[in-house]
This record gives sequence, C-alpha cells and structure tokens, in this order.
Amino acid sequence: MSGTTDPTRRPHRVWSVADHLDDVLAKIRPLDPIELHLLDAQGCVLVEDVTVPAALPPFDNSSMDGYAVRVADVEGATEEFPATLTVIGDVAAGSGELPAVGPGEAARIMTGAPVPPGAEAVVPVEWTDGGSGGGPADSMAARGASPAGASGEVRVHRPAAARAHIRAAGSDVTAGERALRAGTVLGPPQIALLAAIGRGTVRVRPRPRVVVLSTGSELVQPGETLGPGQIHDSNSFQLTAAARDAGAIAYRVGAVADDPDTLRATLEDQFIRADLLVTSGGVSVGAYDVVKETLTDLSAEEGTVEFRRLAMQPGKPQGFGLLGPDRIPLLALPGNPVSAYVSFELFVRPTIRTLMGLPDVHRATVPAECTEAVTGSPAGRRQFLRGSYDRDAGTVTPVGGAGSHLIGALAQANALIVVPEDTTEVAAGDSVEVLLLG
Ligand SMILES: Nc1nc2c(c(=O)[nH]1)N[C@H]1C(S)=C(S)[C@@H](COP(=O)(O)OP(=O)(O)OC[C@H]3O[C@@H](n4cnc5c(N)ncnc54)[C@H](O)[C@@H]3O)O[C@H]1N2
Ligand code: MOO
Repeated sequence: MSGTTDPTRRPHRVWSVADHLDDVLAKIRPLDPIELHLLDAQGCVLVEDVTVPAALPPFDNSSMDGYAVRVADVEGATEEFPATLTVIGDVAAGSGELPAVGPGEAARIMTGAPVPPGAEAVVPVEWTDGGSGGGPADSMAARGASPAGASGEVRVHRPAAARAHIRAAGSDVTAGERALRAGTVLGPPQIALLAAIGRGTVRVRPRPRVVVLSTGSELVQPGETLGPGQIHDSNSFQLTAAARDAGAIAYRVGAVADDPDTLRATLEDQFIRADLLVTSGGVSVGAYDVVKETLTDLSAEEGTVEFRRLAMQPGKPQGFGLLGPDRIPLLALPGNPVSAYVSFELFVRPTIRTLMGLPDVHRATVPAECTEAVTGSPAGRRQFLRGSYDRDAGTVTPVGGAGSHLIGALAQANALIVVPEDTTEVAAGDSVEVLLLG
C-alpha cells in the first residue's frame, strides 16, 4: 500500500445510491460452502437437498399416557359397566423390550412409547380408573411412588376405535422423501427436522467473518476517561453489532490512529480472518483522512480501492474495493456515526447477506404517512432521515434532525425515512418511503 494520494486523479462522478450498491454487489460472490454442525449452521443457506434416511416416527407409538389395549376388550365400555383388564406391565418411551398384550390384558403406555404387539389402540388414562378401583383418573401414579400401577387391574370407561391415539410409523416423513431443499435458510424448525432425521452436520454457506475497524486519533475506548478533544469510539461497536445482526461473525478491531503505517499493518494483520473488511472514518477531504490516504493508489498486488462521492445524505463519501492477495472486499464508511450506520444498512448489510447466499439481501421498505413536515432536504441527494415508524397507524415521525452526529436520535429510531433526490420538502400527511430497521 503505497499511500500516495493524487488529488488530480480524483474521480468527479457523483454516484447514485443504486449505482454504488450495484457496483459493490456485482463484485461479491457467495462464500464457498462448508460442512457445519447444526447449531453453527443456524441462519445459513443450505446448499444440498437433504433426503430423509428413515421414516419418522420410526415406529407406531402412543400419543397419550394411558393403556395399550385390544379393541374388542373395550367395546361398549362405560363408567357404569367398565371393561376390566389385567395390567401386564409398563411401556415407557425408549422401551426396547415390549410385553405382548393378549385378550383381557392392557399395558400401561407413555406418550412416545412403542405400541406393544397385540395392542390395537391406546385409551388415555383419563378414560380409566388408572388402576385405583375408584372413579375416573386424571393422571397415572408416578412409577416411583406406585410401582404396583404396572400390575393389577384397570377399569376402562370408554371404547376405543382401532389405532386410536396411535401415531403411525412414517406419518411425519417417509424414507427417501426430500426433507429440505437446497437454498433453504436454516431456522429453528429446519434445524429440528435435521436433528430428528439424524443429521449432525449439513453443508451450508457459512456466515462471513467481518472485521470492523474504526480510525481516528481522537477515539478512546468506552470505559476509559476522555482527554481534551477526545471522544469515545462508538462506530466500531455500532458496526460490529450491526454486522452480527446482519448474520456475520464480526470481529471488532480497536480504533486505529490516523497513521497510514499503523492502518496498513493493522489491515494486513486481519487478512487472515476476514471475508469482508469494514472501516469507519478517514474517507473525506481532510488532511488526516487516513483510510483514503492509505488505500488510494495501491499497487496491483495490494488491490484496488476507489473513493467516491454519493448522491446521498448522510453517507456522501464512500470507499469500496478489493484488498490483498485474496482480494478481500473492503467497504470504507464515513466516520460520522449516523453516516456510518446508514451506509452500513444500505451497503454493508446487503454485502454480508450476498456473501451468505441469502435470497433476500435488503431491508424491507413500506410506504408510511409522515406526521411532520420535512424541510431543507438537499436537492440532488437522497436523504435518509431517522424515523419512528408506527406500524398500526401506518405513520412515521422524524426523530432528531438531519445532522449526521446525532447518535441520541438514532437510538430512538426504528426506521429511515427516504426523501428522494428531487424532493426538498415533505408536507405533514404526505406519503414517504420508509426503510424498516429490524
Ligand atoms: N470540506 C469537507 N469536509 C467534509 C466533507 C466534505 O465534503 N467537505 N464531508 C463531510 C461528510 S458528509 C462526512 S460524512 C464526513 C466524513 O468524514 P470522514 O469519513 O473522513 O470521518 P472523520 O473525519 O474521521 O470523522 C467524522 C466525524 O465522525 C467522528 N467519528 C469518526 N470515527 C468515529 C468513531 N469511531 N466513533 C465515534 N465518532 C467517530 C469524528 O470524530 C468526526 O466528528 O466528513 C465531512 N467533512
Ligand atoms: O454525508 Mo455525511 O455522511 O452527511 O455526514
């Protein structure tokens, strides 16, 4: 990284939001798939069709705690004239050895336990006296408290149809059927299915490893005391949290001073573990804009990073390129905290989600009625104001002003109000486009 900036070579083109985003995403390829343990694959995109190896349930089993019986033995049973059966033992979930139920016999059976041979139906314990000799039971005596419950007699008060309260083998999924299609995003129910069919690992596109570093000699770690002219580094925390929220494994690298050699060395150190590099600060036109200074005019081996002006507010100065021998994508965001956040939402989040191979990379947008007038939106720049969106009312209210240093208002917002390039004023009651955050 040679770090020489030649101002005469600065491109004068002003990029639209859409053109910059298209240019970024055109250079991002989804990460190569790897085999991951189920919980590590949560939120990832499956790249294989998964076939069911063996039916679920694997065997006929009871859906109720009760008694496994033969249908003829309980035919016509009532509370007044119960069917009295001999209890031959217990079948608990996980039971390997099953007692055969003969005529006039019943086996106590628990939910999920295999239906024993000879039994044709299950009667819930509430349809019986539970072996007590009294009225209808509301539960079984716990085995520990009453081991005798697995023997003696039970009076059944109602008849049961064949296969009543029996969950048939294969009634959930059958061997050979497709459990999940390639392209499925693995949420909790999909992970449950994979586990149920016995898959311990799956082939997915992994979460990208995103390295976040902030730049600025004024920055001090939260928890430390500020000296004159210093502020706490909030961007690296904000962006690391946002990267996690977008689905990445994010590594926060502490704030780097405005020194090209330090920045260069810090970035190079991170190449080993980065699928994406995100920096904040140092991209505008000042004398200490270290990111721009360091990453402009790189050699062919070092990569290419282009610094641009975008027709948006906040977020005007942006850098994008591919760095190092592996051509790791780098997004250099402006340092103002709101600018950094808006830039993340518009450009970094879709990049992370493209790396993951997710089908839907953008935040949802909805129309909403703006409850207050907006004035002074800059002509020719798309403005992203912070807003509080009320879904029930279908309204959005601007919070704070347009200043890109307003972190307090940002923390109150749940949406960005989009004011188009050709609009400088919005009247109260006008419909606006709102980008929903989360
Ligand atoms: N003469 C001009 N000056 C500026 C222009 C311009 O076009 N001409 N653009 C302005 C715009 S718009 C933006 S946005 C900023 C972008 O500046 P940088 O990306 O170079 O960011 P810095 O100068 O490093 O910092 C800007 C601002 O943000 C604070 N900051 C930076 N990093 C952090 C952090 N990690 N946590 C909290 N706050 C941070 C920093 O202290 C500055 O106040 O340039 C304008 N200037
Ligand atoms: O465009 Mo800067 O990003 O307004 O604050």
